Amino acid sequence: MRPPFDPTLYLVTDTGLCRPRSVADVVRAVVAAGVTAVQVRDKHASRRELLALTRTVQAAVVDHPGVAVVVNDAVDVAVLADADGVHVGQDDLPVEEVRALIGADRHLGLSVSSAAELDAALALPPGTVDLVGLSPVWETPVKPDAGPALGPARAATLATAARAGGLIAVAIGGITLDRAAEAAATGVDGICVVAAVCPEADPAGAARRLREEIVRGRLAQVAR
Ligand SMILES: Cc1ncc(COP(=O)(O)OP(=O)(O)O)c(N)n1
Ligand SMILES: Cc1nc(C(=O)O)sc1CCOP(=O)(O)O
Ligand SMILES: [Mg+2]
Repeated sequence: MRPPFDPTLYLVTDTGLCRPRSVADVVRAVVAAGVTAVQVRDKHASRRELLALTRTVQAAVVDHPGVAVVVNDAVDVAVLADADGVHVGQDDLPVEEVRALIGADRHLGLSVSSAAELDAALALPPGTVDLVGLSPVWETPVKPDAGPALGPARAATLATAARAGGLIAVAIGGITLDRAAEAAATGVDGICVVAAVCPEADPAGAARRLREEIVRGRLAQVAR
């Protein structure tokens, strides 16, 4: 049985942007302030370093059992750390093979940047993928190699189709505090952020303000 996954405010960590604080210190602060899921992402870490980093993040959320810890890219690290899940992109390991490696009890996320990629995800055997990251909604310096920006209107169309097909949909890419309500109003289940939280002087305050913007965006969507 897959444990429940709350994607409302999904933090993707960036070790460099958290400095001089540790990733774990930032995560500890924000899970007490409304971050509902954490993805450990460090494109510069060795597998050994990523495993150690993941364990520090797991320890940081130990008082928040509803907060899932997901590992970016590294399926081996996710399994070794007994993480709640893994997130892969279109150029990472194929999701059907990732599912076979992680078993039925872990969460699997996949990046989706077009209707064709979403259709392929929806055509997979049920239970292969749990979540799609609609990416990037806006351009972002954190991932300069991401494809062209979808924009909120296309993200909304993809979110509707993904959710109709039983997948969790999250928006990622360029979501600042100023854009959080607009991102939430696309109808996604949650928003993912890196730079809106990691480098902030008060990451907990940033998380609280993002949660307020998510509420505002969801209300605006309902009122339409
Ligand atoms: C939730 C979520 N969505 C998309 C991504 C991007 O994944 P990917 O395309 O594999 O790029 P990298 O993050 O590996 O650089 C993500 N990490 N999380
Ligand atoms: C990890 C990641 N993946 C993306 C994609 O488009 O696939 S954008 C991204 C980073 C998002 O950082 P920020 O919230 O600071 O814009
Ligand atoms: Mg990847």
